[in-house]
Amino acid sequence: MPNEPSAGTARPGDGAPVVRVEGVVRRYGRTLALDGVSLTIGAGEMFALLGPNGAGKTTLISILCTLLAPDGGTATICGHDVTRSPRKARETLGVVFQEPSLDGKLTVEENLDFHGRMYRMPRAQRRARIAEMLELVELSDMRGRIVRSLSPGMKRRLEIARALIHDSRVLILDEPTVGLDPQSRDRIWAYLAEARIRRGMTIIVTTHYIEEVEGCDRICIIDRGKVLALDTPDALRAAHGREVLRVHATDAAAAARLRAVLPQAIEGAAGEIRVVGAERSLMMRLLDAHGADIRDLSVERPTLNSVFLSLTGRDLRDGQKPAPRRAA
Ligand SMILES: Nc1ncnc2c1ncn2[C@@H]1O[C@H](COP(=O)(O)OP(=O)(O)OP(=O)(O)O)[C@@H](O)[C@H]1O
Repeated sequence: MPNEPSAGTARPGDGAPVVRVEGVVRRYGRTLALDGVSLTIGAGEMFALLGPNGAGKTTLISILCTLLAPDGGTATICGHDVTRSPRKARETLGVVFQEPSLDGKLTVEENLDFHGRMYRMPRAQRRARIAEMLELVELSDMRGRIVRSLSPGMKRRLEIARALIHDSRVLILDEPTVGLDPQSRDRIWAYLAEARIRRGMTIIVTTHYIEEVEGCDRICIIDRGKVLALDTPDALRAAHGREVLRVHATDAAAAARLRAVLPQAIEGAAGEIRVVGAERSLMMRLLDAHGADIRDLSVERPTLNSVFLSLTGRDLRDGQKPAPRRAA
C-alpha cells in the first residue's frame, strides 16, 4: 500500500488537500502509462514526483494540467475536476513544461504581458506582477531583451516567472532543471523556495535528479505507472533505505566468479554488481576471498537512491537516456 503518512503526527501535506488524484489510469495504445495512481497534495507543500524516464511523470502532470484526459479515475485541483471543469482548474495553475514554450521573437516583458492578457488580468495588475516576478527570477535588467537571445537558464527562469504572473495557487514544473548547469539548477530551486514563501504556493516538481528532491516536503516515487512510496525524505530513508554494496570486477571472468558467490546480486549499469542491504562483513569476506577479482568496491549508506533501488531493483540513473554518441 503506497504509504501516506501515518495518522497522529503533523506532517507536510496534512493541510487541506489542494490536489487529489484518485485511481487515475492512462493508456497509450497498449502502454499502461498510469496504473491506478492515487495521491493527495496539501496546501503549501513542495512535492516531488521522482522516477526514471518513462515512469509516467509527464503523463500525470499532463492530466493535472488538463492537457490529457484520464482513461479512469479522477483528479481535482483546488476542488475543480480537471475533466469536468478544466478551465477553472487551469486558472489555479501555473505550469512550466519540459519543452520551452516561450515566443522567441518577443521580448521578455512581452512574453509575460501576453500571458497576463490571456488570463484577463487588468493592465495595472499585469505591470505590477511582471515587475515583481522579474525581480524574483533576477531578470529585471533583461525585460527588453528578445527572448531567443537569452541563455537556457534565463529562459527557464522566465518560464517560471510567466507561470507566476496570474493568480496561480499551484505551480507545476516538469523537469525544470533538466539540461541546466549546476549553478542554474541551484538558482531555480532557490526561486521556487522563494515563490512558495511569498505566495504560499503548492509546488509540484517532476525530476529524475535524486539529489534535488532532498529539500522537498514529500517525495512520491513512481515507476512503471505506479506509486511505489510517498513520504518525507527522512521517512523514506528510514523505511526503505538500505546499504548498497557496489562492485566492479577486473574483467568478465572475474565478474562471473563474483556473481557465483553473490546469488542475491543485481546487475547494474556498466557491469556493476550490486547487493542491496549488504552487511559490512560481506564486503570484508569478498575482499579476503576475491580481492584479485575486484577492481572497485564501495558501500553506499542509505540514500534516496538506495531507497529507489530497494523499491524497484533499479538505480534511478540506470533509467536515464544514454548520452549522445560522439562521432568517430
Ligand atoms: N504520446 C505517447 N504515445 C505513446 N506512448 C507514450 C506517449 N507518451 C508517453 N508514452 C509512454 O508512456 C509511458 C510514460 O511516459 P511519461 O512520458 O509519462 O514518463 P516520464 O516519467 O515523464 O518520463 P520522462 O522523464 O522521459 O519524461 C512511457 O512508457 C512512454 O513511452
